[in-house]
Amino acid sequence: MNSEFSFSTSYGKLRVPVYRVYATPLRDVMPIPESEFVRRENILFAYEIDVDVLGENFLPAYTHGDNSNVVATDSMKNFVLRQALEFEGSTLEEFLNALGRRFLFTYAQMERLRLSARELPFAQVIVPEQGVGIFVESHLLFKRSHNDYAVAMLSFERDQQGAPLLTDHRCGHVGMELFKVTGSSFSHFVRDQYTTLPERVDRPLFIFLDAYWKYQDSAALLASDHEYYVPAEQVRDLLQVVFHEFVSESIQHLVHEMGKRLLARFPQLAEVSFEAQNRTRDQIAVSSSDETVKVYSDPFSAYGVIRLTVSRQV
Ligand SMILES: O=c1[nH]c(=O)c2[nH]c(=O)[nH]c2[nH]1
Repeated sequence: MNSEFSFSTSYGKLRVPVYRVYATPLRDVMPIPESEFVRRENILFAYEIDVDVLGENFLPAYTHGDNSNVVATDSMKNFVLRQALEFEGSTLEEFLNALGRRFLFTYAQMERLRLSARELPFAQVIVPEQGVGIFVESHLLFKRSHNDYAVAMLSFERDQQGAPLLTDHRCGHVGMELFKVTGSSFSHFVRDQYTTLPERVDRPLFIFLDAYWKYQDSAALLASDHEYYVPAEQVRDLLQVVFHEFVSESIQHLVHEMGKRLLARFPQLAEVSFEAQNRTRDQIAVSSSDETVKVYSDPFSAYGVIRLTVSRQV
């Protein structure tokens, strides 16, 4: 090893696409008042997986060209795909947990591991049922949806006996783009020679929103009865309902309200966090006969960003 330098490295495979058909359905999740979501059929279980191996014992590959502790990233890709066939659970986090443990069992060369994933969302196509006028969701045909999607990250290391240990997790739902036409304000902010923004007691608020959450105990996240599992669909629906109902003074005010509602609804969560972008459009014209009728257009291309983490007091 070269003593002149210190090193920090990781390597792995990014964006391994996995399309597993007929995974075990997710059933028996607890309903919440803000959402219709109670089950996910998992007919098409589609995710993109990132594998990141961390540690020191593959440093000789960098320093001396010695690959003897290097698991080829091509093999990692094959491993992920094979495990997807074996997988018996029904959530993304259960899949990452099974995958992480199996990687560390299989490869003594891996000290630590971080697995991340993004949902590849597909929607069931609506088709007519036998008979007239009744439409149902197809159980065969799905269309790719370029909508918001679930994400997850699980980190593993080894305990003193070398057995895999889950050390960190983060769940999320990202890429929401929500436009509320009335019922939001932004006023009484600092005014000085740089201020051009008018005070608005009612503005059309368009936000891009990413939300993340952590459980108090990862056992609740991974329990096979899913009694305390928090589905990303319920989080998405709850955030939408808060935005619909709450007349905010700012995006800061809105994400705080969302955080409070999420922690109240899901006592099993320890922390929720948000990244919201302000994508509000500029008002161009107002109808002279009906002042609720307005036209907006794209604003200056820079946008505001508002971040918040809300943690439960311990
Ligand atoms: O909700 C908002 N928060 C801000 O901090 C801000 N700043 C701004 O120009 N518009 C807005 N809107």
